[in-house]
Amino acid sequence: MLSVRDVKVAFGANTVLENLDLDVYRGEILGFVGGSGTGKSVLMRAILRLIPRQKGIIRILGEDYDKVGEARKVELDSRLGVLFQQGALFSSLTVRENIQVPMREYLDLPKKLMDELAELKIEMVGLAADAADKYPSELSGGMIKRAALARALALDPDLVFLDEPTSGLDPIGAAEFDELIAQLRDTLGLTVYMVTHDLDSLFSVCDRIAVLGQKHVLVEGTIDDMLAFDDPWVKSYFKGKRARRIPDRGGERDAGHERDTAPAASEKSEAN
Ligand SMILES: Nc1ncnc2c1ncn2[C@@H]1O[C@H](COP(=O)(O)OP(=O)(O)OP(=O)(O)O)[C@@H](O)[C@H]1O
Repeated sequence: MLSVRDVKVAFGANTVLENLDLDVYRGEILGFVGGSGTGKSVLMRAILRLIPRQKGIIRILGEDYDKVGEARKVELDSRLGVLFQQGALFSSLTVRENIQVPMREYLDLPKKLMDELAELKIEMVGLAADAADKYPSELSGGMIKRAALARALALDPDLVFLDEPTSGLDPIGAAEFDELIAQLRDTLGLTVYMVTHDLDSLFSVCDRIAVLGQKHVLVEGTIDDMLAFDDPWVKSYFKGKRARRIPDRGGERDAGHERDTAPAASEKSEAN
């Protein structure tokens, strides 16, 4: 669904990304992580052509944007959904009108149909029907995220980009949002590219993870690949104290670590 090859993005003398490769496969939820300021948002914006890149090839849905005509670009754009950090809803529009923004931009539909579609999306993301006529200022943080997700899903995209979708949510709200993403992936066949700092999301819903560091993707793979990867940042992120509290994946494994004096076989090979 997405292939990034040898990408470089720089702002003047400040090179943020270089020699960066990344793949996202159909139907997966890819979690994209990295330290603060490493360039996660920059990459997402470069993929979406909101900022220019100096080098590299980006293929979305199998096509190289640099080689397709304007009409095809618009068509491809309409198959992408984006949820920016903080939701980025238009404050002067109701939830219904916000969801209809992409419909107005890309489709030419009668108002009644757009209303029905907006209502469907509102239901799909688990908002009450009366949220349709509310303004963003009348919504809680969790409701804003759901409304923004409904807008990202407005055109039934194949690939959705989520920039820190659970930031600012309490743990219960974040877990519910994760479940919703997984449910939508299963029912709609969505492919999800999710920038996140949320270890719970990474352990619970992401099929694969990519780690950004030193200007490129350091490692791409499953949680087990992350736990086995020999890099100080990756180790402290996935095996640190916070990761250990997460049950049933790295958590239990590492809880074992602390109790046992003899390392397990996998740990021995890591130490070697
Ligand atoms: N428009 C811009 N002009 C100049 N520099 C920029 C611009 N956008 C981002 N940067 C720089 O690129 C670097 C990466 O920023 P980015 O926002 O992608 O980090 P991030 O990994 O998303 O961080 P966080 O996890 O804290 O959100 C930073 O040094 C930032 O100052």
